[in-house]
Amino acid sequence: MPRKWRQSDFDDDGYDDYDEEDYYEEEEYLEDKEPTSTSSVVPGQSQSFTSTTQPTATEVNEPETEEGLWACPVCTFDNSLDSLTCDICDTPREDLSEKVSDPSTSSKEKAYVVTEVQRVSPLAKALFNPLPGTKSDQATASLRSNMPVLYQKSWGKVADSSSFSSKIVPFKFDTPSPDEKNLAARGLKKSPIRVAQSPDDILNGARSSMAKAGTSKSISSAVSKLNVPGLSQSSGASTSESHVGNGSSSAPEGELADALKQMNVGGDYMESKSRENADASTSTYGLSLESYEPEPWMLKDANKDSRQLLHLIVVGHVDAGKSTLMGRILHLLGRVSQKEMHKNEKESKQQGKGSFAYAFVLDEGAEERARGVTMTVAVAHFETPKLRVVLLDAPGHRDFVPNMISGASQADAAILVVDASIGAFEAGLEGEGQGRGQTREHAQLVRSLGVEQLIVAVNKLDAVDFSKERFDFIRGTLQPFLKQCGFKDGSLQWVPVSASEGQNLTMASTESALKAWYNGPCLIELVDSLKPPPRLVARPLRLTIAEVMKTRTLGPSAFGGKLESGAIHSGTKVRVMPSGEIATVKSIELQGQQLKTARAGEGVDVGLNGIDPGMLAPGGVVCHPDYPVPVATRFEVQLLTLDIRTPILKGSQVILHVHHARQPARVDQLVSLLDPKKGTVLRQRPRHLTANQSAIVVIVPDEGVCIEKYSDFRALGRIALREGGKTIAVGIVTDILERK
Ligand SMILES: Nc1nc2c(ncn2[C@@H]2O[C@H](COP(=O)(O)OP(=O)(O)OP(=O)(O)O)[C@@H](O)[C@H]2O)c(=O)[nH]1
Repeated sequence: MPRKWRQSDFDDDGYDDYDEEDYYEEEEYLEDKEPTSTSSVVPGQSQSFTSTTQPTATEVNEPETEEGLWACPVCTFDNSLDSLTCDICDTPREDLSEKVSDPSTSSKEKAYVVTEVQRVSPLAKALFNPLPGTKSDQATASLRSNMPVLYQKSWGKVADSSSFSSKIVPFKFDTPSPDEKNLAARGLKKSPIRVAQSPDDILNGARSSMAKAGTSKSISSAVSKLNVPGLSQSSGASTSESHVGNGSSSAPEGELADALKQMNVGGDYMESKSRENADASTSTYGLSLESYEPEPWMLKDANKDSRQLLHLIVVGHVDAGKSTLMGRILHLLGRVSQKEMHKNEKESKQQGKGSFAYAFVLDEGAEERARGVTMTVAVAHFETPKLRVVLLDAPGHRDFVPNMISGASQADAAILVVDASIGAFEAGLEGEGQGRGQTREHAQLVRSLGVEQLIVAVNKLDAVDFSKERFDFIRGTLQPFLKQCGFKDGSLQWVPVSASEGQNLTMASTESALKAWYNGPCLIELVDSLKPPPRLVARPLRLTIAEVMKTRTLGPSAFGGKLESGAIHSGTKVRVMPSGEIATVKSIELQGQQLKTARAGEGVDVGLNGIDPGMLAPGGVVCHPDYPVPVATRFEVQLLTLDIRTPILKGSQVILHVHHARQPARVDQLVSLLDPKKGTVLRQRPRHLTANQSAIVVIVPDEGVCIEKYSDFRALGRIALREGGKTIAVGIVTDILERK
């Protein structure tokens, strides 16, 4: 049976703790320079950028500048003479000056040159316009004019060009989710976890247990004899490639991923900073990762189960049929009993939602069933010939994106469910209303969070008469966007299905209209072909806490989470971060079954002895006592900003998402702006970041957060920043600058 993650909220104080001075410093700077007339700006109206007092030619042409600079007539920023457009608002320089210096242009005309809307970039609008851009603005209009006539067939007009674009334009995130709105409204809470031990305590503990162990050489030779793939040449965990099992760990590709993978860029700043921090990261807090040697019990029988573990997340637009699809598969695979299915059918009928009977297999919560909407991540298990699959059914509704991020951060592969019915696919890409653009948001988020393999299940084909044209149209439209997100062709697979009719799920379709043109693998065969990731068994323990629980068998201090690396067995001593408390593993359960040992890749429930339950919270990480995860209070990330309308400034307040941790944080420093393709530094200390830019920034979370450099532990080094219920940037941790 599936299980739900119960995720906790923030506490209440602390949201306003940050020093707001810096934040306003930048804003005030902009305000000072802002044209006096901005309050009357209405996007899309050509004269609206001007005030009732029109600027004079002198105002336009002769702003005070330092020598060798040109002042932007729109935002007044002093640009270097190399810049053809304004660094702040992209307003072009050449055309403007040509026209303004043209003797035939009257001074009144000169004044208007700078106020023409086509000269005002979207960024300038975002900066100076208090209202968000509307669909009627010129940029949107010109995009729409390029849209193709969409697929039409006997069932009528499919979609008109006003609701959908086949061009890939930056995707949009939606309005604030209730969780984040509520957090902001009531102020964010501090983490319930207290830091109970100082770094010195941790270090002393580490030294004494290393002294007691004294077994590194013998372990090393034991490892080499075990002939575990990826370990034989390795001296323990000296590199991040030490692993058990197979699978790809290839670097990401594509525009987004290219930007993300440029990890060691940033020029001199990065190099000098890395040198500064090198000693601190290895000598002051626990032992260096390089010194780690796995213990023999961790590796013994590590490859016993021939079926490899794979965490598979199911994502997609709200109501695309994710839960129905997965409920149906679980039923077809015998994971849901007939009795249970009858119960679901009865209950869904009673609630007037007969079509949700299969979705009820995964949507177990009363509110989820009443609303017919998945709210939390449901976890279920099934097996294929090659894989043991941990299925994570993510919510599609924009309000629950934070839960989806939490699920995606532990996924190895994803199924993107797309609703093929008329208008629904289009809405998932760029629609209006509730779930607008969730297909885009989910695809981009899962890729950014490290998922490289994707199956696109084109669902509800029954609603379009199993039309090949519709399937091809959806594939042709979505594929370029997915590639742009960083999915490689070879890691993308497509399958036509109907969840409600059970077509092409666990066996080839019996539907003649589908059989006529599709004879490829069914969905489960595609799942079986996915490559499981390397299992980092030979690395120090990292067990992320996804939810805290209390059960009769596990006791009062228990939690569910995923072993990202290392292994545990009952009786093992562990250190719970960020508190630093030492505890002993009391018992381990996998799907309610007791286990003696659990290894990297497993999602397990664990009961601990010797620790107060208050020391456990989602976002915490259970570690090897001598190799604790850093608790960062200041760290550097390489970011890629998404389709943001409000620039990110030094001091911007955001919500930081990293594995299961969510907490308020501040953008403390904008270090450099990078070329998103090459990763080279375009500019040091930019004043702000706008849409689709790559940058190095420094983040200060309100509380210490358990985080790793991406180069050390990928799963703990990927972050997303959200603000006002929208994801504004994704990135990877490039350095930890300060830690508790
Ligand atoms: N015609 C048709 N309807 C389907 C199919 N799959 C799902 N549905 C219907 O679509 C509606 C939504 O299904 P769900 O499974 O709850 O969708 P979901 O994507 O899990 O929804 P959220 O998790 O809330 O985003 C239900 O009424 C389903 O019966 C299908 O293959 N064909």
